[in-house]
Amino acid sequence: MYAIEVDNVTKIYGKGDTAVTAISQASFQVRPGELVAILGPSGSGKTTLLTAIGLINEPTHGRIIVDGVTVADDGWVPGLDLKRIRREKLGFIFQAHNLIPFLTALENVMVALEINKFPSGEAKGRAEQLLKSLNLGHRLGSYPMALSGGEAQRVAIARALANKPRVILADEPTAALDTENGKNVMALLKSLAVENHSAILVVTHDHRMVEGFDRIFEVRDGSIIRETCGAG
Ligand SMILES: Nc1ncnc2c1ncn2[C@@H]1O[C@H](COP(=O)(O)OP(=O)(O)OP(=O)(O)O)[C@@H](O)[C@H]1O
Repeated sequence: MYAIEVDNVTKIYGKGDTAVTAISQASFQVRPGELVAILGPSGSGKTTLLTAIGLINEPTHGRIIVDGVTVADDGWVPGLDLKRIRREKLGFIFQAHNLIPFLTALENVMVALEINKFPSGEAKGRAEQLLKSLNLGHRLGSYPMALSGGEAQRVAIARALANKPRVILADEPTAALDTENGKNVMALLKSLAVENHSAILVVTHDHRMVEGFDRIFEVRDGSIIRETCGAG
């Protein structure tokens, strides 16, 4: 079974004269354990595609299946609890890591677990273990302001992973990082895909990072124009 199936998906913003086709008949699949890039210039539709798969941005046409659940079929499938599916199956990593500034690294990860009704006695241990596995054991009590860009991004990754999502969606996760930290984050994503058997879809226009991916989809003007295999 695929982790993500995108079948003939189109997204049109607005109506009539002002309508913008952001995605045009895109189709692809991602298997569990694969690390896949969506590469393209600004305005090509990458974020629109990612947020449609992330159940945040309703596609106009076509089908999206996430971990076996058909979530969109010419619009959201009626009767689904999208928030719950998002919480249970998806993890998000963004360029602006969106850590909560008045919570420590540990608390930022615990919040994600508690939202998912993880018993609070166990949330702390799990959050600690995750942060330690990302080499942040010495930063548990640090506030986001005191973290380097690479450290903050790893806290954000720990938070996205907290619930062991089947699918991880990342929007420009390396753009704000220097080359070395960017490479570390890519290596981390790669090992997560393999070890957790998660499907990881990364939007990027960072050509420095493409060699780490299993496959790369190039997007122009809302269409996938090419698929290549990376060296990942
Ligand atoms: N809410 C919206 N309303 C109308 N048009 C939109 C909206 N969001 C995006 N668009 C348009 O859809 C197209 C694709 O935008 P999108 O943000 O998906 O591209 P992108 O490849 O992610 O760009 P970037 O790399 O700059 O983030 C662009 O023409 C954009 O102007």
